[in-house]
Amino acid sequence: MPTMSLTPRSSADRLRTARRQWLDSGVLSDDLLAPGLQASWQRSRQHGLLPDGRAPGTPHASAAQLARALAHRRTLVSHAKPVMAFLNEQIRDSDSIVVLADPQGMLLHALGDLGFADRAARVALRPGAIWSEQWRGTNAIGTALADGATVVVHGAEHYLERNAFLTCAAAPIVDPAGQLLGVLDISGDRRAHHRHTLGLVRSGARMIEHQLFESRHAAGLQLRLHAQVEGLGTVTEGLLALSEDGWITGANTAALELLGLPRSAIGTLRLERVLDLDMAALLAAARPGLNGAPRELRRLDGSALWGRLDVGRTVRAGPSALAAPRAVDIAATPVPPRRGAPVSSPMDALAALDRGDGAMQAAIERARRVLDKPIALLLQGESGVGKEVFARATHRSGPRADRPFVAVNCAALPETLIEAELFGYRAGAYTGASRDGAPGRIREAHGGTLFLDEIGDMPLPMQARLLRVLQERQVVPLGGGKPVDVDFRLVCATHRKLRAEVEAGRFREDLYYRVNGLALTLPSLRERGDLDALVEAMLRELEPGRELALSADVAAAFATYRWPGNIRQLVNVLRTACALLGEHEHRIERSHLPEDLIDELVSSTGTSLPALAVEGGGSDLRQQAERCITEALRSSAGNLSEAARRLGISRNTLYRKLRERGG
Ligand SMILES: Nc1ncnc2c1ncn2[C@@H]1O[C@H](COP(=O)(O)OP(=O)(O)OP(=O)(O)O)[C@@H](O)[C@H]1O
Repeated sequence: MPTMSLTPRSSADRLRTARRQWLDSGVLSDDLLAPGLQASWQRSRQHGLLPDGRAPGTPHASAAQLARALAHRRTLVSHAKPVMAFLNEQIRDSDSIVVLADPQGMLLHALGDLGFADRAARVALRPGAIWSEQWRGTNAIGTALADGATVVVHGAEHYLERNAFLTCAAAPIVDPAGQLLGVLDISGDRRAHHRHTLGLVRSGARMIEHQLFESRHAAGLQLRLHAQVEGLGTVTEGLLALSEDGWITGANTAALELLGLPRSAIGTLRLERVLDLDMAALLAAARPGLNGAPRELRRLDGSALWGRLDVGRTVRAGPSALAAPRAVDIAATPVPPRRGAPVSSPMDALAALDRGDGAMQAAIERARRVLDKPIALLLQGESGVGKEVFARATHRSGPRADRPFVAVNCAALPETLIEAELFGYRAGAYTGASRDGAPGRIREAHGGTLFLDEIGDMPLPMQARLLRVLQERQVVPLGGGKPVDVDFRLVCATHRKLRAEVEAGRFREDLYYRVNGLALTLPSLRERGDLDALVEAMLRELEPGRELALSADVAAAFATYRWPGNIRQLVNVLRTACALLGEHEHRIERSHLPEDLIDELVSSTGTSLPALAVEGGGSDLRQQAERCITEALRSSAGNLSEAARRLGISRNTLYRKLRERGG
């Protein structure tokens, strides 16, 4: 990843002159600032910021928004925290703090020198504040995000004068699939500037990327790379994730740098297009669960580097895996020209949702056709069928993949709040509004995708406002102000029949046509023909490397169950089952299922619990169920409602069970 030197030749004098010129005439002589800094100052001005002014309506996330961002980025945050603590040790007593921000520049976590943290808090260098260039002008976090590069911004290089007491270094953090996840930053008092800080922050970002990679790909095929053999297995190594038929499915920044590859190589290139090796021979020698031996590899230009292939437990055995290559062998096919993110690579997010069901395949195929077109997508389907997951996949597979994906649940907030949340508000626009105002989720989605979940629940007055935004592609914050241009791809979802909502007068017809560029109905789980493959994939994801499976009895019960909660319910059931499995158990039996599901399986299949227990493993389970019922009745002194509650089943079901056993 490139490092941007903003002002290699910057001196206090030159910066002062530049700032004067900038304030007086709004133009800059070329030799005053490094090109990167000049471009960033220009962007800052285009955002309407004045160097000597207070940023207008600088946003600060509400506690709920911060909590949501933390939940959304929990994997990043959990891997970043130990690294941040380590960095904090290195900069102890240096008037500095370590900060983690998300791709929108929202600070997620900060820790460091208490004295400095106080001053930093005064310029809002604290969790919830947003440090994108749009709101704070040139600053290490925002500029690293804008340029996708490691950046130092020192003193008066900051666009806003009130930030000139800071010196900051920031490095982007990228996930194994090449997605920008956030930024790691060290900010301190300008006088405490230390030239090693940039190296420190860059190493910290690499450590986090390494951890993220290991946690995601340990169960699969990983090729470790380093210029020196001793470097293999250290946090400085390059890492590639490979599919069993040789596609590069993941890479860390170090690997991309070692191989001279762009991020777009991930998911679109086979290893043999990068290294001079016989993938088949390499894999044939591999054994699941074993690390390979270091070996010298050659790039296509003949230069050497060291590599080691580690084979995770989920990889099928070597030769047999290779005997069945994927249907398309693209080794001899030229890499398709790429605009933005891959629209049709074999490993993209939409393709990953295809587990073999025809209706899903049709939905994926149709969505793919409009990925790069300004056509609003309307996702319909029962609750829990994966509409949000599908929406995210269209974003990740489309040309806006490296821009924000902003999700708003129209049913989750009261009308007044959702209006502010969506359209933003100016400072003091309404009682309880944050003093600084907020840009609103529509503006946050600028350049990316806006996902409006439960659009069918949007109150009518807001539907009118939304319609205006969609027609004019401009948003006016609550409390007035200048309209701001917005450009986003719209994806909406609803579990209601939107056409029927229109007919009932609860949804505007004109808005219906706007949001319904292409409507796709995702199948309910009971309609899907790929339940087995879905379960298999989910178990692999929940317990990587454990090779879990359903017993024949549970698989049969699952196949006939109605799954009212769809995939959401299935994920929860499997998660519970995994938690109840013993360390050495690999087969999910009825006894590993949550009680209420056993109960529902009984009612939905019309079989009694004892009968199911007999099918499910003999009389043990039946006796156990009988004992549970007796115990619940005893401990609740015969109160049936209380006993049913303790058993986690409905009162009616308990009545029925008692009748069945003649009780
Ligand atoms: N293909 C999938 N593989 C694994 N998990 C999935 C898949 N699709 C959905 N899920 C999981 O199922 C749950 C529900 O998914 P999601 O929120 O996308 O459904 P939804 O249709 O938007 O639901 P609602 O209408 O209630 O908002 C989530 O926990 C999600 O992670």
